[in-house]
Amino acid sequence: MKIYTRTGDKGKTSTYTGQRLSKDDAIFNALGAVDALSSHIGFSRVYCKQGLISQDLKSIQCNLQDIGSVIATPSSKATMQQLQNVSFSSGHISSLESKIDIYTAHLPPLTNFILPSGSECSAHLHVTRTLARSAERSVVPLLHQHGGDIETVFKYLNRLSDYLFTAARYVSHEDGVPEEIYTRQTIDDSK
Ligand SMILES: Nc1ncnc2c1ncn2[C@@H]1O[C@H](COP(=O)(O)OP(=O)(O)OP(=O)(O)O)[C@@H](O)[C@H]1O
Repeated sequence: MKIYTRTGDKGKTSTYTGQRLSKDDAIFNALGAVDALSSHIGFSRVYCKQGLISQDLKSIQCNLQDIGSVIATPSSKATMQQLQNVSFSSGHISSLESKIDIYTAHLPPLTNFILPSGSECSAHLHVTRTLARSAERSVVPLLHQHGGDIETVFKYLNRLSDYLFTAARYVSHEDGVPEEIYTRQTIDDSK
């Protein structure tokens, strides 16, 4: 089977429920944002030397695949079977929270803004964190009409940006690269 069908060439494409909608519909905007997020997680994983974080990232990519299915399945058009196929458990949120707590316990307390940087993997994780927040924003228009497990998905994406922030700090710490603290830059206006 060919990867291209040309059926999307006129600007419409399909949901999991078979509806044909414009490609600029909020559903595809959110799907695209989640795809960008997962792709950048893959990019971060390439640079990650910490086995535990690398495993987490792979498992998060699998969850994002499932999240894409929730997004592609508006409940008003879905059968019970389709909704069951794409269910997304709130247990994934608790799992992220436990990981955040474990990694935070290994880090110095946060007393200042830190600059998004650090080791190579850490810098990628900070960019990935911004994509998680972008994906989170893209789901907002779906929150009140979409149904299914979209609220769980939204909470997961919200927690995911916290996880990625913590993971960025943790890998930099483990890679031996000190955090850089924000300092207000002063300008001498008299010159
Ligand atoms: N630009 C897009 N952004 C986000 N999601 C998309 C986009 N285009 C398609 N999708 C989603 O991804 C699925 C697979 O994409 P695909 O490129 O095969 O769709 P298409 O453009 O409708 O078909 P084709 O590329 O064969 O013409 C689609 O069924 C749709 O749910």
